Amino acid sequence: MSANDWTRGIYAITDAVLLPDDAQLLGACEAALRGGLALLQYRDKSTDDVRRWRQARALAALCTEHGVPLIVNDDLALVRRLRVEGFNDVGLHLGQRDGSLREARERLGPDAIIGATCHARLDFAARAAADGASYLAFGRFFVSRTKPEAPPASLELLARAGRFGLPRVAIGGIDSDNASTAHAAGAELLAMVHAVFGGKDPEACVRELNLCLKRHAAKFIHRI
Ligand SMILES: Cc1ncc(COP(=O)(O)OP(=O)(O)O)c(N)n1
Ligand SMILES: Cc1ncsc1CCOP(=O)(O)O
Ligand SMILES: [Mg+2]
Repeated sequence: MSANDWTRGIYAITDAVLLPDDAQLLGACEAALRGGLALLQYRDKSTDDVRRWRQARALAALCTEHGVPLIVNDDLALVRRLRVEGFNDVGLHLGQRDGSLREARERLGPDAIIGATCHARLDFAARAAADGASYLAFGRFFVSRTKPEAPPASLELLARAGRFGLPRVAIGGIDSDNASTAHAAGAELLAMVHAVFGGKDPEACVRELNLCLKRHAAKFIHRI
């Protein structure tokens, strides 16, 4: 199991356009991990199964070294293959059209991290929670360069989603300017592609984001 607490902090998601080859992908992910990630997601929408397997396995090894769970987007079969190879900390993220969460939970067992996209919908969140989700992802909250067509959500949703008792992920246009706003609204995990992997220095970026969250938490404690 991972050494770190995966339920709060920065959740970086890879992008095949920003990180087009293995060296760039692994270099940027290693830097982001050094900066202090809670979770890393491998998101590659291509159909190149050979590349997906090679990259996912390399990322799983890297994440194991850092004690951070790797989450694979969309692909239950790939997660099962990695877990058979001994990468027991690899989990899955499923959207509304990516197959049955209940079935994924049955296949991966009770300990696997399985996340669910809920967009701006508490009814989706209720069903995902009942089907065994480990975290609930909402958004997009801001303008997203990676997925501008994702349905918008408003931040007040996050407080209402607290009723499910699961970690809430905010996604969509999150960066160092708005991270503390999303965190204050209730998101324990802040998921982002462009803010982490669109710049030159993912390590510094993740460090800065973690500092934002720390500063915000400290302010909150002072107010109590
Ligand atoms: C943490 C997180 N939240 C949401 C998504 C989006 O999932 P989905 O709606 O299935 O869209 P794609 O990412 O598959 O295009 C995510 N991947 N991760
Ligand atoms: C996968 C996904 N789902 C909703 S927004 C989004 C992309 C998030 O990327 P960015 O942090 O660059 O907006
Ligand atoms: Mg998906």
